[in-house]
Amino acid sequence: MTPYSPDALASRLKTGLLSFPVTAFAADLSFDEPRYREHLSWLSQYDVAGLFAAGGTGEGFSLTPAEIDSVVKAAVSQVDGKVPVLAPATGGTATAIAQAQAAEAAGADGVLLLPPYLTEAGQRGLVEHVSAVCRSTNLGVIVYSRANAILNDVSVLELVDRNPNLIGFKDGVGNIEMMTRIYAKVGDRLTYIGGLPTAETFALPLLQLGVSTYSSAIFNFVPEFALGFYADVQKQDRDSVYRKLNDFVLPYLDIRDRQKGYAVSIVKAGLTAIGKPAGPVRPPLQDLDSDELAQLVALINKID
Ligand SMILES: O=C([O-])C(=O)C[C@H](O)[C@@H](O)C(=O)[O-]
Repeated sequence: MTPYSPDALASRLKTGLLSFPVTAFAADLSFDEPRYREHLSWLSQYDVAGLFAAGGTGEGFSLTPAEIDSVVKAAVSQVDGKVPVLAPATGGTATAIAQAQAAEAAGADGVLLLPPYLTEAGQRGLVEHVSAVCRSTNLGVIVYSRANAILNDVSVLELVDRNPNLIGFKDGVGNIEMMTRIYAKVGDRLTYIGGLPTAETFALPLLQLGVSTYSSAIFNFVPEFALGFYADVQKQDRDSVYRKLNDFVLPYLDIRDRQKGYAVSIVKAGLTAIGKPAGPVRPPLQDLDSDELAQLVALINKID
């Protein structure tokens, strides 16, 4: 059982960078648990505020519920209480509830509620979906506003009133007016997490909007750079942030933007580049080609 009440988890997550590890796959695309654990063990020397297993970067959308359960259990056991572990809940309401309950049974400390797959939805339906998942678990829940599940300020206010264990809002949209409206209405009742692809890109401006931390996909393969960047953002050291954006993050986006889905594929490529491969991505994603990988290697070597 988690030692974190929803409130304690919310406070803890604000204290540092958030890790979203990739899920390692073998050549036949099965879950490679030993490699996954090895990666988590390597990352455990670096200080983060929370670890989100099988999130977007962890290709949670390509895993079966049984595989998600295995990944979450592996993370909980490998991390061994050093940082809170959050598990995903995805899909339709019944599936998301089953996953939230499985997360609690697996010893996770919180739930990241990702958008339902495929269908579009209105605000009333989204409020009922999020509320049903919150009611189904004692764990703290963070809702990921993105894709087909973008919440507006009125919905977020209703959600916090109805659901004491809704502790966080992860923004995957980057709409300045909407973030301002949400923070103006809800303030510090929620922990706000920047969750746009390659979240470093937006970290400094979003800090001004109440988004105090973010999910770092690049932490997977350049953890020291990612932590240094986070520290610069917290200090609001604009010179250093913009130097690092120019040196690494923006050229990285140039490679990432060559194909849809590369925001995840390039993270696995980054692990290959540093000699700690986590295997291929699963379809519907595709891996970087050899030229793109070579460019990524050269870019990483520049910051080493
Ligand atoms: O679920 C996820 O993996 C994400 O939310 C997004 C990434 O970690 C994103 O913030 C990034 O690419 O830095």
